Amino acid sequence: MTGRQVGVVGAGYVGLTTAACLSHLGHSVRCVDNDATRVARLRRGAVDILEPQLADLVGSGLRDGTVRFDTGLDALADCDVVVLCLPTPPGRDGAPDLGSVTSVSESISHEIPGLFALAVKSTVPPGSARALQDSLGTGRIGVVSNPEFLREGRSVADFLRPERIVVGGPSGDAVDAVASLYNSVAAPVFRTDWESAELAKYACNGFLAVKASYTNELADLCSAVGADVSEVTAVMAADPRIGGSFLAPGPGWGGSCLPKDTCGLIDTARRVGLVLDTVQAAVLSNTRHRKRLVARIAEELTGDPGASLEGHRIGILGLTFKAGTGDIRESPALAVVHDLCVRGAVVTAYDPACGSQRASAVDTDGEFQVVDDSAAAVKSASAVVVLTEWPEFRAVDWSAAAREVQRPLVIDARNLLDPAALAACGFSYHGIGRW
Ligand SMILES: NC(=O)C1=CN([C@@H]2O[C@H](COP(=O)(O)OP(=O)(O)OC[C@H]3O[C@@H](n4cnc5c(N)ncnc54)[C@H](O)[C@@H]3O)[C@@H](O)[C@H]2O)C=CC1
Ligand SMILES: O=C(O)[C@H]1O[C@H](OP(=O)(O)OP(=O)(O)OC[C@H]2O[C@@H](n3ccc(=O)[nH]c3=O)[C@H](O)[C@@H]2O)[C@H](O)[C@@H](O)[C@@H]1O
Repeated sequence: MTGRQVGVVGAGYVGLTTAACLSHLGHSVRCVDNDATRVARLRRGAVDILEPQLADLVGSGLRDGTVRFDTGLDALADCDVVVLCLPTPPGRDGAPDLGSVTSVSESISHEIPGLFALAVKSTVPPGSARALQDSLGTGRIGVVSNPEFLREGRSVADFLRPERIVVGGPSGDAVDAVASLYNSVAAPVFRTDWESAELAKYACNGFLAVKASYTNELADLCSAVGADVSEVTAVMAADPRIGGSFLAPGPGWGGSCLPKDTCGLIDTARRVGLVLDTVQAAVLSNTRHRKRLVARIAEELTGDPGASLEGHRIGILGLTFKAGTGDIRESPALAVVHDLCVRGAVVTAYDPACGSQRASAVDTDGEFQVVDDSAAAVKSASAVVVLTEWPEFRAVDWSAAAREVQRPLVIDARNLLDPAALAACGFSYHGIGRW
């Protein structure tokens, strides 16, 4: 396969993965980001995000000269395809802010004379690619919707071995050019119109949110009727129509995309006079579920779900929105910690990816303390709460922890730990949907 000259704009989770993987697939990649510090570090091969294999791919791309990092869009002058991996943060009314996508597209159209395909990998509402094409004119540049489905914590594996590739748009040549980037990837390619490609992305994240909310509601119901959620979900997962993923209860779903994209999906419907009841319910359910968890913690500590937590020290294990990533954006763990602090608890937290020497710095705004190991987090705690499913929490010396805590109480919002082992160490253990 002959590699293309590809530009990637944005060097975050999606952009850096895209740049590194496309160079690995044989393309010559110029990656541009307006964060000069990030670019300077990337030029030295320093990857600040926690993603398996990513630093290795960036390193080999730099050594082979197949990936280069710059701050200015002029670096993309020789590219015929540019992939936009820019942020689309939530704006007013739940609609994402497309400001950087539109302004960068406008600049690119002026600065790159040979460009003929502009791929939008950022998650955008249906109609965005069409609007972009209208603003660029129907001349040489074809806008292609190319949504990304990778998961954080396994971005490289997902990019190189995706379940599907989606390329949407009316321009045959531009769509062909974008599809050709993935010629050596074994995955079904869906060629669609713009709106279908854009909505397919929202539809997937919306469905996952609905499934996760349903699972969390079931977990609470299991507790109330004396069922075990892991037994219930095992039965569900045996049905291929349901599938086994997204059946693990937790403190609520979060991250930089599911919360943002469910709001974007709801807003998309609202603009055309429709109401997505299921997705709205999933969002509401997610907040309620988190509040129930906080109430549950208060009840275990005081006997009263609505009680103040003044005078209680709570040790938190896990701050990222899920294990395997350093990302704390929209983390349910942070929301739970905030609610506990608002009730007056003193919170000390440990996360393997967050802290002074780790991937992600948490701005606690003075509300709580982040420490560098689990022993420091649980010391003198009247409750230990597990909020992220990091496997290393299973390996905590729970016997030693039992001697350090003020009260041996563990609330495991991820059902990560072994209840019998915790009980053997003297802890009163409460999982989610199984006590
Ligand atoms: N994080 C994820 O797992 C996934 C994200 N997406 C979507 O991909 C898009 C990007 O998401 P992330 O990579 O997570 O964002 P991110 O925040 O990690 O990275 C965005 C990058 O763009 C850079 N940037 C911002 N404005 C710029 C500009 N005007 N010019 C050049 N660079 C600029 C930032 O400095 C940053 O490095 C979003 O639309 C998101 O919804 C899609 C699938 C997965
Ligand atoms: O658009 C995006 O950014 C991406 O969003 C999600 O990926 P990601 O945000 O990395 O996280 P997930 O693994 O989907 O988890 C999302 C949240 O759901 C929670 N979750 C997930 C699964 C589960 O069984 N239970 C559960 O509580 C996680 O803890 C996490 O808080 C999607 O899975 C990706 O396909 C998509 O590309």
